[in-house]
Amino acid sequence: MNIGIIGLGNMGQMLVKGLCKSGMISPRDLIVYNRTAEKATALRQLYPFQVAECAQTVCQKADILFLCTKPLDMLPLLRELSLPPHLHLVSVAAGVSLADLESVHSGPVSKVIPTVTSEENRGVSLYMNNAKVTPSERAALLQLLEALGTVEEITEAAIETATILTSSAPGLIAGILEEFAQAAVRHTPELELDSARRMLVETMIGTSLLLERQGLGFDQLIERVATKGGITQEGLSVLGRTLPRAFDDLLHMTTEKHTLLKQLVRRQNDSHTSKTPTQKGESQ
Ligand SMILES: NC(=O)C1=CN([C@@H]2O[C@H](COP(=O)(O)OP(=O)(O)OC[C@H]3O[C@@H](n4cnc5c(N)ncnc54)[C@H](OP(=O)(O)O)[C@@H]3O)[C@@H](O)[C@H]2O)C=CC1
Ligand SMILES: O=C(O)[C@@H]1CCC=N1
Repeated sequence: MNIGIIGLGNMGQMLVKGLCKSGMISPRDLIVYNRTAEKATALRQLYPFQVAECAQTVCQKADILFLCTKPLDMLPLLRELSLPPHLHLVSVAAGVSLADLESVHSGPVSKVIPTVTSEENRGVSLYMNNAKVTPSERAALLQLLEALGTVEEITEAAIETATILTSSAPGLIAGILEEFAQAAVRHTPELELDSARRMLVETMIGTSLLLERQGLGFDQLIERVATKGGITQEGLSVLGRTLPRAFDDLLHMTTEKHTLLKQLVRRQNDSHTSKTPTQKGESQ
């Protein structure tokens, strides 16, 4: 199977590395195109995939196409391309719905929200398919996503919040840890910032291993650490007072951003369909 990738930024590169590292595919199964050719040339030194001379070549040669451009680059690019009707189109863009994708491709369409952690073959990929995706196309997509980590089928109604928990979360967790480290050195200037960061990284990895290998729930882990009447309990009660508001705000603001992005994508679609054929020709 030829796996096409258009766009070799964070997500396109993650797909190349995650899929190749998993051993599920050979780099030669990948056909890749990026607007800036140097990115593909550099990554090809490590993973000798096929490099296409243009996006259209990827569409012609691929059985499944992962489109990894930014949300607002996606529909304009798709409209420039001639997609073979059988091509399984997979978008990774936040804010681009199955309906948006169906407006440019009459064949099988899936939406996947991957995560940067899949570069290490861990993390959650969210996905949904349209009605044109056959059982064998679904199975082929799942096999690829399972090579990248855990897979969750999701609805349009849940995908935005789930995106924050799976796909934004690596960045958010890094942001939380940075704030934690900065607060530690504000509080105790004798502690060096890099040392505080190292302590937190190692502690986060150890915490993840306890949760995973021992199957501990968050509440069980808390019980093991927070001695009754002890120090951690004080910290937890501060979190209980301050974090619900912070996370409510975070989810509110990220939902607003999703809504704005969806409006902009829809507006791109509306302005395209309202143009006369002559105007369309002029704008190309
Ligand atoms: N980053 C993340 O963790 C996640 C991102 N996503 C989604 O993934 C998508 C990509 O994000 P990310 O990888 O971070 O973005 P990047 O900006 O890192 O990558 C986008 C890539 O698309 C390329 N590109 C743009 N236009 C074209 C074109 N016409 N033809 C070929 N290549 C093109 C760019 O090329 P050039 O090198 O020339 O700039 C760039 O390499 C977004 O839609 C985002 O919503 C989803 C989940 C997680
Ligand atoms: O921040 C973003 O827009 C992308 C989508 C989810 C994770 N990164």
